[in-house]
Amino acid sequence: MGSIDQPPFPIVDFAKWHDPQGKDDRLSIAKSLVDGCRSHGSVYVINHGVSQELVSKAFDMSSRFYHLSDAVKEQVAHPPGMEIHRGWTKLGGENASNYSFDGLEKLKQSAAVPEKRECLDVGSDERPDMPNMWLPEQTLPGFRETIMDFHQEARGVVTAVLGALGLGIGLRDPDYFTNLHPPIRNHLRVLYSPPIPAAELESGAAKRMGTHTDFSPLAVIFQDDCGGLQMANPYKNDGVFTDVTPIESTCVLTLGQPFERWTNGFLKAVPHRVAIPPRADRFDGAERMTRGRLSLAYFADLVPDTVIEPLPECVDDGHPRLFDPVTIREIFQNGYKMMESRYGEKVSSS
Ligand SMILES: O=C(O)CCC(=O)C(=O)O
Ligand SMILES: [Fe+2]
Repeated sequence: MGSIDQPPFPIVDFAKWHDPQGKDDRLSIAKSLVDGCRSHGSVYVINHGVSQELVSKAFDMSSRFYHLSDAVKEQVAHPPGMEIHRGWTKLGGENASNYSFDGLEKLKQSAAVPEKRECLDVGSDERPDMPNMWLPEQTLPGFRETIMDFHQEARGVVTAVLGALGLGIGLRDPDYFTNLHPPIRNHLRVLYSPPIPAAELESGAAKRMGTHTDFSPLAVIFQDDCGGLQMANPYKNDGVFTDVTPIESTCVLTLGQPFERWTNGFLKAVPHRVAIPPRADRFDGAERMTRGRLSLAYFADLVPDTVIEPLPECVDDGHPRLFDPVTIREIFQNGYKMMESRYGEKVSSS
């Protein structure tokens, strides 16, 4: 675990966000959030409101799920295509790469490297149009309840962060982002990269998650203590990735493409990937296996027809409009199309 004293990204404390007397506190939280995103591309959030007990339980249950046989997990397999974005995607079944600092050829090459990870997509239980897929309760007692408890609790984190972003940017209606994101659209990805021969990752024959920026506006990522998540500072554009070292009791933000459009480039989508973890997690000796890694990535999403365009507060003579209006549906569809034409395989949702 990383140290809270020397974090690689700023840590923003949300403890006082919910204090009814805390108007000044809210403003200072919002400012630290926006300043941190602008200086480093992302921040950790502490006192985010999800109890550590629930986070641990969700990791424990997720680990049990992923240790079931593929034949069992097949019962909740993600249907082909993206119409129903729920269920389990097997090892190597999707590819998140959509970004490269070194041009299209490098992107194609890295996209051709299989992602050795599995995923379970879970949404709100109030979405009859997109029902969740669950194993019979007796197969994994308590799994559904724990994952849905986590889904429910994580709602508060994205709601608070969306509110703080609106306030920190100085929107006339600071609740604009919060009100635009219906919580029933929130989406949890339970991600697992199993142990793998270290040499496979070191040689580049396999990867965990390719470099990408998210299509969804915002995600909060809870990671176990393995490590490997890295981010590049989008304001520097130098291709340097920094380890997002796991720090206990925190989650970390990723701002996606819509935030760059809304804020006319004031905030930026952060390029990130899951790379080979630090040496300690690759193990020496004959086995040379890299430890498995679990993460819980929780996304705030929008109704597909939502139009995204630079907000008036972010456009003036010094900051001319950089983006045309586009719906979130188009952001996803154009992203998938671009990726599928390059790789011809199922791509990641985020
Ligand atoms: O597993 C992680 O830490 C990153 C997940 C992620 O970036 C995504 O699902 O878009
Ligand atoms: Fe992502």
